[in-house]
Amino acid sequence: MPNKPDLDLSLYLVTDATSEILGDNDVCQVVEKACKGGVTIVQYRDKHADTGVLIKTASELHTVTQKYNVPLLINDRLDVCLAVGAEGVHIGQDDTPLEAARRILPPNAIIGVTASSVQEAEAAIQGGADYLGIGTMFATPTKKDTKSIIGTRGTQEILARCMTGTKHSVGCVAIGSINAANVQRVIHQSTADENRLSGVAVVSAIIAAADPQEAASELLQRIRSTAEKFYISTRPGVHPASGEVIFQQTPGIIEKHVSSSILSHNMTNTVVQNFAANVCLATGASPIMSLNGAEAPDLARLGGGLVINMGTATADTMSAYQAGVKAYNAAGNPVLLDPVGGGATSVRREAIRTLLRTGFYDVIKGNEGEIGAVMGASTVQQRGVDSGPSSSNAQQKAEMVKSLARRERCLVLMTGVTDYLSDGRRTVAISNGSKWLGKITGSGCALGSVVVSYLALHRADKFVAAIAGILHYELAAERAEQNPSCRGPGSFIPAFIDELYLLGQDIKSQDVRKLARLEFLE
Ligand SMILES: Cc1ncc(COP(=O)(O)OP(=O)(O)O)c(N)n1
Ligand SMILES: Cc1nc(C(=O)O)sc1CCOP(=O)(O)O
Repeated sequence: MPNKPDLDLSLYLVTDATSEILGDNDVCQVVEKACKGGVTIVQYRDKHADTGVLIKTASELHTVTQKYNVPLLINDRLDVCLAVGAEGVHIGQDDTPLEAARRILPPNAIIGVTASSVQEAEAAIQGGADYLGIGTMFATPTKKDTKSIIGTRGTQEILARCMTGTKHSVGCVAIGSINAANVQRVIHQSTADENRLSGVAVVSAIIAAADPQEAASELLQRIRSTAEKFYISTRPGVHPASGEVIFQQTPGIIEKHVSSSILSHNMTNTVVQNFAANVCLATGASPIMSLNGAEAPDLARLGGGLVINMGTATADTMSAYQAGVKAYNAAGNPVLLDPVGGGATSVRREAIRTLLRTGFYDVIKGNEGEIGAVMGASTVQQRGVDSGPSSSNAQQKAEMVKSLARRERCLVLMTGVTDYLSDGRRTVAISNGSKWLGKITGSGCALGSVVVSYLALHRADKFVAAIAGILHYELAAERAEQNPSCRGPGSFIPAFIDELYLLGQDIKSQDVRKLARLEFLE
C-alpha cells in the first residue's frame, strides 16, 4: 500500500457540477486545465448525482489527477472513494464521523474535516484529521447552507488557539468566496503569529473561470508571493532583540535610500502633492503623484511602494485607491494606508471599511483619531483632519497600535508629538521631530511617502525600515529647526527640505544612538 502522500494544500480545487458554475463544461476537462495551472489538490464534490455517476466521474477525474501527481479527495462519500481508490475524503460536521471514516478507509487515506469554530477544529485535530477546511470565510453563492461566516478574524482565532503547540502540524485551508482579488488579504489577515493557512480552497474562482488554467496559475502565484512575504517578515534572526541592531542598521539603510531613486507612488490628497514630492526627492526616492488607477499595475511592478492617502477622497479617487492596493498586493510591493480624517465623517469611516476589505496594507499610519477610526472605535472625535484632544496616555497609545497591528497583521504608526510604531510584537515610541512639523500642511502625509519607500527598499524587516524612514525625517526636522535661517513655519519648509538631503549625505558620520529618542516598549 503506498504511503500517505505529502500534502501540498497551497491551492485546493473543489469541483462543482451546477450549471451556474460549471456551465456546459466537462468537469474532467476543467480539472485538467486547473492541474496544468498548478492546483495542488482536488476534491470531487457533486451534491446531486447518483452513486453510479459519482463513481464514473470520480474514476475519470482520478485518471486526470494522477497524470499530474495531484491527490484526489471525494466529498462526503467514503464508498465512492473506496470504489475508485481515490487518495481520501473530505467530511463535514454532519457527515460520517472522523473516527468511523478512519476505521473504514485504508490507513493511508487522507481525511480532511470542515471546522467553523475552535471547538470543531480541536476535536478534528484530536481525532487525527489530516487537514482542516476552515470556513466559511465569506458568504458564497456556491454553498448557501453554510453554518457560520467567520471571516479572517474567526480563522485567525482558530489558527491561534488550535495550532500553537500541537505536536503534529495540521494543515489548514480557508474556504468561501476566495478569489484572486482577495486571496492575499485572506492569507495575510488570517495569520496568527507563526500559524498560518497552508493554502486556500476555491470552487468558482477556477471552475467558473473563462480560462481555468490561467485562473489557477494566477491564484497560485499570488498565494506563493504572499507566503514569501510572510517568510521574509517573520523569519527568525531578523528581529532585533534590542535597539542596538536598529542603531547599527539605520545609517546604512538611510545611506542606501539616498542613492536609490526608489519609487514612492503617491495616491495622495491635492493639498500636499507638491510638498510630499519634494520631500521624497530630498530623501533619495523617486516620487510619482499618480491618482490614475489604470496605470497602477504598471507602476506596481517597478519595485517601489504605494501611499493611499484619503485626505481628499471622492468616489473617483476611491476606485483609484482600490485599483492601486490590488495592483501592489498582486505585485508583492508595500502599501501604506493613511486614513486622513478617518474619524471625521461617516463617509470616511465607510471608506476605511471599503479599503480594508479591498486589500492588505504593510503600514497603517495616522494620528490618534485616525487610528481610532480604523480600530472601529474612535476614542477621539476628529475636527477635520486634525486629531482632537487626546484622552489616552502613552501606555494606552502603545496598546492601541499594538492591538491594531496584530489585528491587521501590519505595522501601525500613530503620529503625534511622540510617534508610536508597532508590528504587533515590537513597539517603539519615537520622540524626535520639530514643533514646526505641526504648523505646516502635509507633514504627516509626507512622512507616509518616506516610510513607504523605506519599506520598499529594506525588505528584510519592515519594522526596522520604518524606523529608519521616521528617523531620517524627524532628525532632519530637528536640524532644520536649529538652523538660523528657520524663523517660523514658512522658513522651516525650505530648511527642512535641505536637511532631508544633507542628513542623507552625512548620516554615516552621525551618532544615531545619541540623536534618536527611541523608547522600546513592552
Ligand atoms: C476543503 C473543504 N473545506 C470545507 C468543505 C465543506 O464541507 P462540508 O461542511 O461537508 O460541506 P459540503 O461540502 O458537504 O457542502 C469542503 N467541501 N472542502
Ligand atoms: C464547498 C464549500 N464549503 C464551504 C464552507 O464554508 O464549508 S464554502 C464552500 C463553497 C466555496 O465556493 P466558492 O469558492 O465558489 O465561494
